[in-house]
Amino acid sequence: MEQSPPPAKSWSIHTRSEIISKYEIQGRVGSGAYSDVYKARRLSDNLTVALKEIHDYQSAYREIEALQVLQNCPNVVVLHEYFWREDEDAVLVLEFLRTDLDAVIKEGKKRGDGVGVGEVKRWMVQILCGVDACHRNMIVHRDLKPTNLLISDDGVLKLADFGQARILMEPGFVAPDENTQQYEQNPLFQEHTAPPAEVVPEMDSSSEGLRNKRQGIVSREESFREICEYNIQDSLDDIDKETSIQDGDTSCLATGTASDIGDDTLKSYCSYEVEDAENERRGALTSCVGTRWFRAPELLYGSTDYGLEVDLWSLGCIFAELLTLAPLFPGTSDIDQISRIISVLGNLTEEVWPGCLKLSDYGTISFAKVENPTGIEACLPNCSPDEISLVKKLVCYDPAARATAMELLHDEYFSKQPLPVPLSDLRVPLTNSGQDEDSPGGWHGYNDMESDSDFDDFGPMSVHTSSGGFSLQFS
Ligand SMILES: Nc1ncnc2c1ncn2[C@@H]1O[C@H](COP(=O)(O)OP(=O)(O)OP(=O)(O)O)[C@@H](O)[C@H]1O
Repeated sequence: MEQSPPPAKSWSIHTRSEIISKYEIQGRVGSGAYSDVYKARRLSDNLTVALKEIHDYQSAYREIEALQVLQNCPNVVVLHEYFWREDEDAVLVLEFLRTDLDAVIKEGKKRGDGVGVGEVKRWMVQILCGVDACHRNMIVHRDLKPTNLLISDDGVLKLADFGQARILMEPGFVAPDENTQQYEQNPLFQEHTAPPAEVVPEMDSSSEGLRNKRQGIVSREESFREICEYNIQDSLDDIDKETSIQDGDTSCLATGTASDIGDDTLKSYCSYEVEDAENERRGALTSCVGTRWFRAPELLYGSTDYGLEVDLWSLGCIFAELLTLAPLFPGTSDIDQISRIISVLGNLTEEVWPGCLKLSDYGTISFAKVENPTGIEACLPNCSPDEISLVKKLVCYDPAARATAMELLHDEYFSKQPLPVPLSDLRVPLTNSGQDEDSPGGWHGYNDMESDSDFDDFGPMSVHTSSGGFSLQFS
C-alpha cells in the first residue's frame, strides 16, 4: 500500500495563532543547530521574552524536561511556558537574556585588560551553582560552553540550551549532600541564591502533542508527568531525520569496522538522533554530544556509559578560557582535539585512568608517545597557582578524579582575596557575542572552524586493518 507523505511542518513561528495572540514577535536574535530564537513582547504585561522554536522533537523534549526540574534554580534560565502541538515545532517561552559569557571573554580581550580576578570568581561561582543544581538533580547538561551561559543585564549568569541534557535518574531526585545547606547559607553565595522575581513559574503550556490533542492549561506537575509518560518510542519515530546534525560541531570519532574502509572511511559524521535513539533503547548514552572544544576525553573515545563528569571537563575548559581569554583545546577535528589534549596531559594510559582500555574507541586510534607533555601550567600563563590548581581539578583524564561542582564551591580559591565581586560590579557586555537578525548562525566561533572530515589538516597517519576493524596511527 502506498504510504502517505508525512504532514508538512510549519517551520514558521509567525503562523502560529496560539503564539501570536499572546506575544508580539520582534525579530530573530539567534539560531542554533536545532532552533531559531526570537525576541518577543508578552502582550499581557509587556515582559520581554525569548521564543525558542525547536525544530527537533528530542531536543525540545529534553530541554523542557530538564528546565521543568530546574525551574527554581536562580542560575538556570527560566521557562515561562511552552507550546507543543503535534506535527509542529515546539516553542519554548524563556526569560530573555541579552548576553553571554563568550561576550564577556571577547570584551575582556578587546579592552585589553581581561577579566578581573574578582569578576572571574563571581562568574565561576554562578556557573558552579548552576551546574551543582543540575548535578544534584542528576541532570547532565552535555553542552556546556561560554555561548550557552547566558547573562542578564544585572549580571546573573544562567545555564541555557538544555537540548542535549539527560536526566540520569528519576526526576525530582536530589542527591543527599550535607554540604548543600552549608553552601546555601554561605554569605559568599547568597547574592545569587535568592530567586529573582522572574523565577516564579507560569506553566500554562498548551502541550497538545503530549496530551493527545486535548487543549488547555496544565499545571507544572501535570505537564511534567505527561511529558515523562509520553512514550519515548513513539517520539523517536517522529524524529525528522532531515535535522540530523552532520556538521563538525558534533561530529564523532569514526568507530571503525573493516567495511567502513572502502567508501567513506575517513569522513566522520554522526546522525545524532539515530545513534541516540538506539542508545536510549539500550539504556546507554551517545558519545556524540557537546561542542568539540569542550568535549570530555571519554566522549571523544566513544564512551556510552559516562556520567555527570563530562560537564566537569567542560567546566575546566570554560574556566581556563575565562582566565586566559583563549580556548584551552581548540581542536579542528575530533582527532586533532584528542591530539591537543594528549600533548598537554600526556598519553592516555591505564596508569592515568584505570579502565580506559575499555573505551570503545581506545584501540581504534593510537597516538605516538608524547615524551614531554606540556602540562596544564603551560596553557595558563600568568595564572596564579590557585587558578592552575582549580583547572587541574577538572581537566584530568580520569572522570572519577574530577572535582564536583559542590567541592569546587568550597575551594579555598573562592574565599581568598580578592573575593568574588558583587553582581553590581560585574562588567556586563551590552551585546551578545555577535549574532543578530542579519547574521543568523554566525556568532558561534566554535562552529566556524569545523571541517567535514576529522582527518583534514592532520599530520601523517597510517591505517592498519585487522579482522576486528581498523586502527589509525598518528605521528
Ligand atoms: N533565553 C534567551 N535569551 C536571549 N537569547 C537567547 C536565549 N536563548 C537562546 N538565545 C540565543 O539563541 C541562540 C541559539 O540558542 P540555543 O543555543 O539555545 O539553541 P540551540 O539550537 O540549542 O543551539 P546549539 O547549536 O548551540 O546547540 C543562542 O546562542 C542565543 O544567541
